[in-house]
Amino acid sequence: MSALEWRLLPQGEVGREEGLEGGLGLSQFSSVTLTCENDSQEEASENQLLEERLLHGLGLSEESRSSSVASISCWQLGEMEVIWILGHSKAFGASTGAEGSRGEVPYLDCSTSHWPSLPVTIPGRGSSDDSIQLTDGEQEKDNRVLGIRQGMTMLPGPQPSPCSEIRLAYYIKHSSVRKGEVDREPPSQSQTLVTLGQEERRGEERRGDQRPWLQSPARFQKAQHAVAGRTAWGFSFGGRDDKFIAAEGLGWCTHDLPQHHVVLELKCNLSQGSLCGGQAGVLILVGWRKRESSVMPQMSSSRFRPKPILAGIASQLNTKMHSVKVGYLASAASRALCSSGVYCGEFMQVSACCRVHRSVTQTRFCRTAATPEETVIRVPRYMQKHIENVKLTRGKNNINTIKAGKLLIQSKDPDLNQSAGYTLGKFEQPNLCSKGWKHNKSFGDYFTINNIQAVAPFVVDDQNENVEQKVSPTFSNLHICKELVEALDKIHITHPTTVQLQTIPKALKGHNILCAAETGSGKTLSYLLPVVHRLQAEKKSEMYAGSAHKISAVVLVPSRELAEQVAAVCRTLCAPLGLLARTVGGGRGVGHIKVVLKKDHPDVLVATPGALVKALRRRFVDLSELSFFVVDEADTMFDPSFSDMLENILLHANIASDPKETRGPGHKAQLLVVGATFPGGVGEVLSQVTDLGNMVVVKSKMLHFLMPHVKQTFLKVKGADKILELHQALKLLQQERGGGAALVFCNKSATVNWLGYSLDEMGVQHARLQGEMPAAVRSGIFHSFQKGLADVLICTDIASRGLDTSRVRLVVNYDCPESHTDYIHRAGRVGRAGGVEDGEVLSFVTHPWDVELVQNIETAARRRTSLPGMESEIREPKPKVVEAEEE
Ligand SMILES: Nc1ncnc2c1ncn2[C@@H]1O[C@H](COP(=O)(O)OP(=O)(O)OP(=O)(O)O)[C@@H](O)[C@H]1O
Repeated sequence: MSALEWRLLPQGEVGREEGLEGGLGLSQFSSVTLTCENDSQEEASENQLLEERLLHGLGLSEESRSSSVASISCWQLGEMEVIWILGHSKAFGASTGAEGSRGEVPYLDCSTSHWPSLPVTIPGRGSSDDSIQLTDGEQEKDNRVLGIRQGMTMLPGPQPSPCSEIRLAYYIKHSSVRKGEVDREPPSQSQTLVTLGQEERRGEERRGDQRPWLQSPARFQKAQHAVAGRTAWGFSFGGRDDKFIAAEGLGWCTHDLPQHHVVLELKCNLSQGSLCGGQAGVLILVGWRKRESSVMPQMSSSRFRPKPILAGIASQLNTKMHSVKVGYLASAASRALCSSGVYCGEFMQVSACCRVHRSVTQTRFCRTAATPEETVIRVPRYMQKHIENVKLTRGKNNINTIKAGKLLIQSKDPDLNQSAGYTLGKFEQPNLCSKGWKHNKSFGDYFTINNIQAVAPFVVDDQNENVEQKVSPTFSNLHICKELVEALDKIHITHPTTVQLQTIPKALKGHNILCAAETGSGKTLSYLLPVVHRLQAEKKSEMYAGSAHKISAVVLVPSRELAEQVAAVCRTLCAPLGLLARTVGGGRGVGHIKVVLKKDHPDVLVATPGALVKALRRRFVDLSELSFFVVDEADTMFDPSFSDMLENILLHANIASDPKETRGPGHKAQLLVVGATFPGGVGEVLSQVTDLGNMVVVKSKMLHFLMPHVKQTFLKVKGADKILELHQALKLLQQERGGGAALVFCNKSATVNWLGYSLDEMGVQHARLQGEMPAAVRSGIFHSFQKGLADVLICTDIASRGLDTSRVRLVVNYDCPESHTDYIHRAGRVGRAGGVEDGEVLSFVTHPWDVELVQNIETAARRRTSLPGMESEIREPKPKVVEAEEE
């Protein structure tokens, strides 16, 4: 038996011989192992008995054990033993104070028989002179020390050694632990809060009278006996009925308890090497508490990672872990210890090198060999499986994703690159560059999704086509009237894009259409061309002469900038045919709406929902004889902020259910719904006004995919550095990439303003556009940007939908977009049909909550799939779906 004796005394049993024996002095165990194999009946009952004795020795009642002790570890440090109890606070007396709760409070008495005669200096913040000096002002510290004082009482036994100082340190794991972040830092010296020196211990002695059991003569005798005339020293934890006393006893700052995981570490640093031949005892308690939690919380590996602490303490104490004991029902703790692949491996290293007996779930305490040499390591079967799995997974992750040729993903860490020629297997887990981006240490990291195609997928690429086989179709092939074809020629649009090829013929036939295609793929022309073509045909027909003053087509768009833009395209098409296109938007008053509708009598009205609702209320407009009803930017229009108005407007129009109803006298309006993202709720609204089953869906194959022809970079950057990065990117664009326009997206109007002022100071010329601007200021800003009067536009998402930005070469997400949809629309401002070809998107990632979106984008890029959560099927009833590439 070692000269060092650890005794675990059940409180209230102090001094009783059987209590001591029942307390199972840990030195009896050179190691303890727990097995999960099926033992014989006798062994099982013996183990049961041993376990009960140990629990008894810990002062834990049978009932409380499941919710209290999670694990107990015992290490050998030279001749010093370290016990570590990892447990729920209840183990330390944080019960409600009901009767008998004291019985649950463990009373730990560690007595040393050979305290060193030389100082065991535990450096506090510097030297041993750094004993705590409390001042009234140090409220926070005072609270903590108070907790320690209350919880810790020195045994009034023989004079403690002048050397025995104990440093109490505790540190609080903040949100990083709660969020499953790994704390890689070992407990740091700087977190030391107090050093209990001689003075404090004397103070504690005087407080001993608050703890009657400490005054037990038998107790003193026992302590004296234990130290055999040498210095004795001990301490106890917990012990008051107060709800928080146990926490205080652990040195926990009670006002921190509600929010934080708290770890207390009580350690003895023997760095001065003065222990030669001597022994000292150190108790380390590690606790974890959660407010109002009366049962052992799920200590899942993601929430609590004891291993780094274990390793940290072990390395600081320069010790070996001697044995590990895990409480009977502490499966949660063992899960935390063992189930995490990452930590388990390291944990095992620590333990394996010390020949530690591992212990896991189904535990029964049993005696094992008396010396470490004779110990047997038993690895439970499930642990073996786990290790094999980890090995397997590790092997898998080492798959080489880099092949010759162009890179799809280019990362700061070249190991994470992925070639354009490499395709991830269905069950293969991608190694994400953004994996650790929730951690602060990742600032400065970046990756790029390269453009692997030169041409946008929606452009019908005639260069690669074999001339003999196929000639690119023209608009004439689509039976568009020659005036329109000529008008398009004038603006250098000769060949239809894929979506136009698909949509125009169906629209000409009178079908109601849902058209979903990538941003910038030319959706505007895909609905305007058939509309204008048919209007001119109707106008020629004498049949509709009576309805000359009625609006024939309404195009609904979500913003007045977009209304202006669509109206401008529409005017270009209408002009040669003598048709009139006008626009009404918010912010210009009812008078303006009245003038437009009552005096101008447009054939095509491009309107925002707000303006049109006003016009309908005042009866400035009649939609009953409409021929076309177009809803552009469907996802925004069916958004709750617009959907009520949209529903209201749709009910004023007679929407056809069948192509036949769109022609002849008493015809109904053909419905065209267009968007780059298709919301799930479209069907519900539409089914109220038309037969969804008869609607034709034109859906691009690349819908909701990242654009393969646009380079997209993600940069993890601190909030304070974003402006510098932006400045750098703009400079690069102007100086090295030959200039061009840039769009800078912020999430809030206030950020737009702030950023504007900051760029002003930096001498960067720019324009600003955000929804909170007065209408008068706002009007024309986007148009002037399109015209090239400003090269930089700082804006909110108001400019992300539909606006044509053909001259934009750089999109900067100054604030990370809040959804995949927003990202698609923002990024869609570059790489547009007929626009500049080398568009780029740069996204700043600052907050942990941005990271998930980035990881989804990266995963989609690596897997070459669409972005997750963008399902947009119209559910009931199912319309006919036509894949854009099929025909
Ligand atoms: N067939 C074509 N050939 C060349 N350029 C075209 C063609 N059709 C449209 N464009 C041009 O492509 C650009 C984008 O068109 P448009 O604004 O209609 O795209 P969109 O699909 O509506 O985009 P968003 O989803 O962002 O609203 C415009 O500048 C337009 O002039």
